[in-house]
Amino acid sequence: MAQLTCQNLCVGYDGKSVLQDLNFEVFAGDYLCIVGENGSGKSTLIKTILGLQPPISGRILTGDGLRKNEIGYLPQQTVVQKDFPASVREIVLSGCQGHCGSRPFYSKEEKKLAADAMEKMQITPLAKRCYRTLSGGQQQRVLLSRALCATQKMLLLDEPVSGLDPKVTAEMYALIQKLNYEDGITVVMISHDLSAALQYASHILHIGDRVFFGTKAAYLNEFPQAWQKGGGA
Ligand SMILES: Nc1ncnc2c1ncn2[C@@H]1O[C@H](COP(=O)(O)OP(=O)(O)OP(=O)(O)O)[C@@H](O)[C@H]1O
Repeated sequence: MAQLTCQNLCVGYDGKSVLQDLNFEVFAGDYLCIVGENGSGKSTLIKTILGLQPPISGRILTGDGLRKNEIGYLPQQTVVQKDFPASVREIVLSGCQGHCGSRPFYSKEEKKLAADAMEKMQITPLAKRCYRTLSGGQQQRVLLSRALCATQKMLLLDEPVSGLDPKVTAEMYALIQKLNYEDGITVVMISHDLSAALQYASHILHIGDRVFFGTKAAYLNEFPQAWQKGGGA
């Protein structure tokens, strides 16, 4: 059974659709990359899956033990977020808010969850630092730790490497791959980087004038030119 199923899904704003008739399934352990032109609706799709906005029509189902509040989300960074005046630890802990409800403090278990997530992302020494004083790569690790507090099952990542230099980008991809391989966390990632998508993903959802969903091999079969575009061998 799939963890996430989108059936005849149509997403958009104020009743006007941006993307129509999407059908795809994500299974435990998959690494799905969502690729497509600027403005094609990738972020809108992710926000709709997370329930941050309603679908225009169609259905989004979760299964295989995944509940909607167990999806970790790393949003696209905004200038405001970059300047957020809080400590690393506070930001990571805020990822636990999905399970602490209206309780105004964090439990021992939640503090442990945050400590483990920081350890995994190798940012434990930064715990007391102010978020806005960190480099772009360090900030992304903090946000990934925060997303990890919300889930052990599925991460939705909206362009997690945007604005990072090549070395830091490679490190970020390696961390995400490790979460997928070693911890079995399902990854759904929006990416502008087709070459990385083709390197790491198990499945591709290509949105735009033509929609494609399938395995990476099927994608390369259908769009053989993608390999060249992506810089592959
Ligand atoms: N809050 C909003 N209200 C109305 N229209 C919006 C809103 N946010 C985005 N749009 C429009 O929806 C369309 C899809 O935007 P979206 O951000 O989902 O695309 P994207 O594929 O993620 O783009 P990018 O690759 O540039 O991040 C665009 O035409 C955009 O102008």
